[in-house]
Amino acid sequence: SFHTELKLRDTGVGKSSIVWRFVEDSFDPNINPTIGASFMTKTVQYQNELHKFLIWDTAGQERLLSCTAQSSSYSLSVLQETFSTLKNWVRELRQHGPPSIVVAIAGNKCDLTDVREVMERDAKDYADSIHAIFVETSAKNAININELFIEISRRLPSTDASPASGGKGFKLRRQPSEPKRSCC
Ligand SMILES: Nc1nc2c(ncn2[C@@H]2O[C@H](COP(=O)(O)OP(=O)(O)OP(=O)(O)O)[C@@H](O)[C@H]2O)c(=O)[nH]1
Repeated sequence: SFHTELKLRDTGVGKSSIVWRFVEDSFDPNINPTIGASFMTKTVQYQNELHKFLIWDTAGQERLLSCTAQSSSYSLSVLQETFSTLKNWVRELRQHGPPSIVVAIAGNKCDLTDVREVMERDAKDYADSIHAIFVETSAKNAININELFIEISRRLPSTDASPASGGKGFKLRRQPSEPKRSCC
């Protein structure tokens, strides 16, 4: 098994609710706005591997991206943004993030069908074009929340496929000998 670090960038469109639903299996319509960052963990079994997600639910700090890039070889970001700003964020992530980063886009609030702003086809086409996972979710109705994280697990390289780790898992943290940077 190995740890998988996710940082969820905030734009006030239901990210905390997704995390809450995933970690606690509950939905709170009066969830408080994220101030700073909250940290949660959840372990997911995918086939015969356990993936422990270390989830940082942040309040949209601009330094997040550089932190993601520095802190791990296989760190992930689940992004949830308005579709128009998502593209800029993904471009930056591809440029500065780890080369093998897994990107997942959650189109949340899919229960609110009558106020839909982005057509599923458009979002899916865009996600395919950047090789990202795309799922429409509803934190409220528990639609596709676990599936989102399972899909991320599925895309992670198998631990057996890592010659450097000897099959014992990936090292996600910098070695102590490397200089520390003040980040996050
Ligand atoms: N109908 C519906 N409402 C949702 C859904 N997900 C979140 N919400 C509501 O949307 C609002 C914002 O949700 P949050 O999870 O706090 O959003 P956030 O992006 O984490 O925002 P901050 O924590 O304030 O940064 C809350 O009132 C939620 O109850 C959903 O899938 N469906």
